[in-house]
Amino acid sequence: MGKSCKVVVCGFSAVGKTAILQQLLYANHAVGSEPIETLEDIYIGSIETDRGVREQVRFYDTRGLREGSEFPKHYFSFAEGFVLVYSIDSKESFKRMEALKKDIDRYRDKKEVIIVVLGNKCDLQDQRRVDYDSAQHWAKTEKVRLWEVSVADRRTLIEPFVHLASKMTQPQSKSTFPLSRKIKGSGSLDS
Ligand SMILES: Nc1nc2c(ncn2[C@@H]2O[C@H](COP(=O)(O)OP(=O)(O)OP(=O)(O)O)[C@@H](O)[C@H]2O)c(=O)[nH]1
Repeated sequence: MGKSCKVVVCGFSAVGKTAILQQLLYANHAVGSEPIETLEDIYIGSIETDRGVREQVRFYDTRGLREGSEFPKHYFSFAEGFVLVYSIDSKESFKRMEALKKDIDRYRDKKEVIIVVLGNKCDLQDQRRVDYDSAQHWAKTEKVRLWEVSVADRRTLIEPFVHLASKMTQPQSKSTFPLSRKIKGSGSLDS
């Protein structure tokens, strides 16, 4: 097992940040249960990546944003990854998520961070306020992956988190030299 990666889970209040983590890691969240306001909680997860290796991830479940509240800046400096959560039944939550993405770009200071976006509560189709295609279009222009998920269906949570863990722990190429550069008149480096 390699080093533990630090992932910050953030978004508007009551979009389901805690529920997502509890369902993903312990499969024990009952949808619709009494919401408890988070201050900050840390969850440790062990996730099998697409390379078949188990990696440890530390998830920082943050306090939900409210009207007029600001996301604490210190999270930007230590996070290696972000899970940005909105709820498909709330336009406001999508707007706050967009603003968070802008802040991450502003404060990450050229540091590479992996971002995944989750449109939660996709079981609430009849209350939908955020259009699926527009959200995916936004994600494409921002070069981030976006999934619609539901805590009521745990299977929907697996792919985004495997993607996140896989990307964050991707082995870096040891050489910074381009591998395929052709040098005129030279032979094989093997010989
Ligand atoms: N229908 C439905 N309800 C959900 C889903 N995910 C979470 N909920 C419910 O939404 C409410 C809020 O969930 P929380 O996990 O407390 O939300 P949060 O974003 O952590 O809240 P704060 O920490 O206060 O910002 C709870 O009643 C959850 O059961 C979902 O996918 N579908």
